[in-house]
Parts: sequence; structure tokens; C-alpha cells
Amino acid sequence: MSETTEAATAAERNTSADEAGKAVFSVRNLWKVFGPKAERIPHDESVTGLSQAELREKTGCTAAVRDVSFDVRKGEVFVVMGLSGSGKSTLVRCLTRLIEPTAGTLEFNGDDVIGMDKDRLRELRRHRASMVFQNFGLLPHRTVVDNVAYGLEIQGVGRAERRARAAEMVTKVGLDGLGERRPGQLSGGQQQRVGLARALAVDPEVLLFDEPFSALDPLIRRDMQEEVIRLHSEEGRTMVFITHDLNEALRLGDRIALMRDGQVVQLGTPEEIVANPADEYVRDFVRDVPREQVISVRRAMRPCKKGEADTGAALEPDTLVVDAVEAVARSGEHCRVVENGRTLGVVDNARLLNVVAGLTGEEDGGEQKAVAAV
Ligand SMILES: Nc1ncnc2c1ncn2[C@@H]1O[C@H](COP(=O)(O)OP(=O)(O)OP(=O)(O)O)[C@@H](O)[C@H]1O
Repeated sequence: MSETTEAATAAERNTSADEAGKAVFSVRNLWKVFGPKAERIPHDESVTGLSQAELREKTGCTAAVRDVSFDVRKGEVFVVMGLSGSGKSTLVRCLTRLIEPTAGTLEFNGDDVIGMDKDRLRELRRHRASMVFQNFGLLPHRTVVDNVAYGLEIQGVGRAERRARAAEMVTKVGLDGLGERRPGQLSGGQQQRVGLARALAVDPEVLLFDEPFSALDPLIRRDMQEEVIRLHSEEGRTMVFITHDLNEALRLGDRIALMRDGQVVQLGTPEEIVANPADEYVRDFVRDVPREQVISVRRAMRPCKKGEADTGAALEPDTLVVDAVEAVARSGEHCRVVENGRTLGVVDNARLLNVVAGLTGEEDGGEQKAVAAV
């Protein structure tokens, strides 16, 4: 099978038309409370509304995850973002019960995870939803190929097959020619790629990343982010990615769950979060984001005035404002936002500048009101 066909098949397997958008993980009213008599906290209304500090003072408990509900959809990169201590790691570890949830329901492809026995849980973690940790835990005395093959070895895959699959993954993450080296003979970024190849080799339906790149210097980090984006677009594999870095979240995420004190304060696409922060906290968080690099013309456009629907260059609705600025500047007039041959609206200089400035014009381009990030 050619490489392209293979990639297409993998993408189809992971996100065929009717599968895309289906929930892989379904999380409802999930709690993880640490401390004495933790299990009573989620059901005790006299304490569920308390702040973390008050809860700790009154009960000695920390609610690391508080009443969280969301779906991770098939084929998406779902980013869990928040400051240190907001509950990201606890939440993601709860998904495969590496940490035992205190209350709530949890399903993986419709299977009740809370009800799984040890064997089914092991199967879930090894084959269906594997975790890639920050410290990839490479085995120093094994070669790169044997490190990559390790997960397959645990699964009982025979030597010849696992080495062949491992070699394929080594190529896939761009480490051709380095397969016989030991981890100590690789740079930090290359070691991360080995960890990534090992996770991919077992071909899990979902990859869970716990801040895998936070120890890397910025250039290598960027490189690895691009690697994840490339692998994701080639394979369409579902990914859950923890980060405390907003830029990383915006770059990687199809959707972002923004956490604070154990709660998800906003869940949405990067564009939704930047354009429409749910509260002051989120607004503060996204204050410095260059809006033109996140917001699309679909959001920036205004209705056509007379005669405009037939003139001006056509842009796709997902075109970012930063790219539309160039198109408008070049033509010196408005551009149309066109979807399937239909003009949805137009963007012009004023409209695009509003986005950059964090302003939104009213329908007719008249009155303006401040939103977000100003
Ligand atoms: N085993 C534990 N016992 C008690 N409290 C814990 C335990 N594990 C985590 N916590 C608390 O739960 C809260 C959430 O921690 P968690 O590690 O999930 O946050 P995080 O957002 O992943 O942080 P970081 O970015 O620093 O890794 C914190 O207040 C933390 O102190």
C-alpha cells in the first residue's frame, strides 16, 4: 500500500463521515475530590458552592475536578488548558481511571468506564486510549526501534512484526536512520519523537498527552507541535492534549476546555474563546492573543450593501482576518465571503480593523461597541 493510501485509510478509519463528531469520551458531572470522606463532597450542597480555600478549610478536601461535563469527539484535538493547579492532569487521568473519579459518569465509545474491571481497564489503557507523559520514560539501554516496539511487546506482538511496525513509526516521526541509537545519543526533541512513535505504534484510538512538550526549548517545542498537527491531519486520530500554554492550545486545539479551580469555565473553538470569552477570567486570559490570527471572516463580516454582493474578491468563510487584510489591501475594496457559490457577507478595511482593535461594528457599520481583548 502506498504511503498516501495508507494515510487515507487511517484517516477514514478514524474519522469516516458518519463517525466524525461522535463522542469518544463522554464525561458527565465528573468529580475528583482529594481528602477525608471525599465521596460525600459532591452530594453535599452545603459545600459544593464553596471556593477551593473555603472547602479546604471547612472539610480538609480539595476538589481537583468539580462537576465537569463534556464530550471528546471522534477525530478532534481536544485541549485541556488552565493554570497550574487548575485540575488538568487530574481530569485527564480520570478519563482512563489512572486516578479514580469520586463521582459522575464516564463513557468510552458508549462503554461505561467506571464499571470496567481490571482487565477491561488495562485493555482500554493499552489499546484504546494511551497516555503520552511529559517524561516519555524511554528505556536507556534499548535502541530507538526497541523503545518504539516496547508497547507492542507488552501487547504480546511477535518480534518480527513489532520491529517492522516500530521501524515504520520511526520513519513516520522523522527519525529515519536513527533507529539503532540509544536514547542517550539523541537530542531532547528527538527523544520526544521516540516517545511519540511509541505511542503511535500501538495504534490507540485516542492519544492522551500530558504536557508532553513543556520541558522543551521554544524552537523544538514548535517543531513538535507541528509534528502533532501533521500526524493529526494525516491520521485523523483523536487527541486529548493538556497544556498550560495558551499559544499551544490555540495552535493545536480544535476545541479547548479552559479550566479554573477544577471547573471548565469555557469550552469552545479557539475562535469562540478569543472572540467571545465567557467571563472576565477568560477575557483576561486571552487579552494578548493576536485576534486577527484566530478570528475568521465568517465572524468579522457584515451584510452586503446594495451592489456589493457581485463585486470584490471572494474569500472562504474560514479565511483568517490576517489573510483577509492582505486581500483587501491589495484590491483596495471590500472582499466577499463566499460559501458554496453564495455570498454570505463582506469584509472591508473598517470591519477588519475592528477585529484587530477588539471592536465589533454594528450591522450597518455604524455604531461600535468594545468586545473582548481591549
Ligand atoms: N494526590 C493528591 N492529593 C491531594 N491533592 C491533590 C492531589 N493531586 C492533585 N491535587 C490537587 O488538585 C488540584 C489540581 O491538581 P492537578 O495536578 O490536576 O492540576 P494541573 O492543572 O494539572 O496542574 P499543573 O499544570 O501544575 O500540572 C491542585 O490543587 C492539587 O494540589
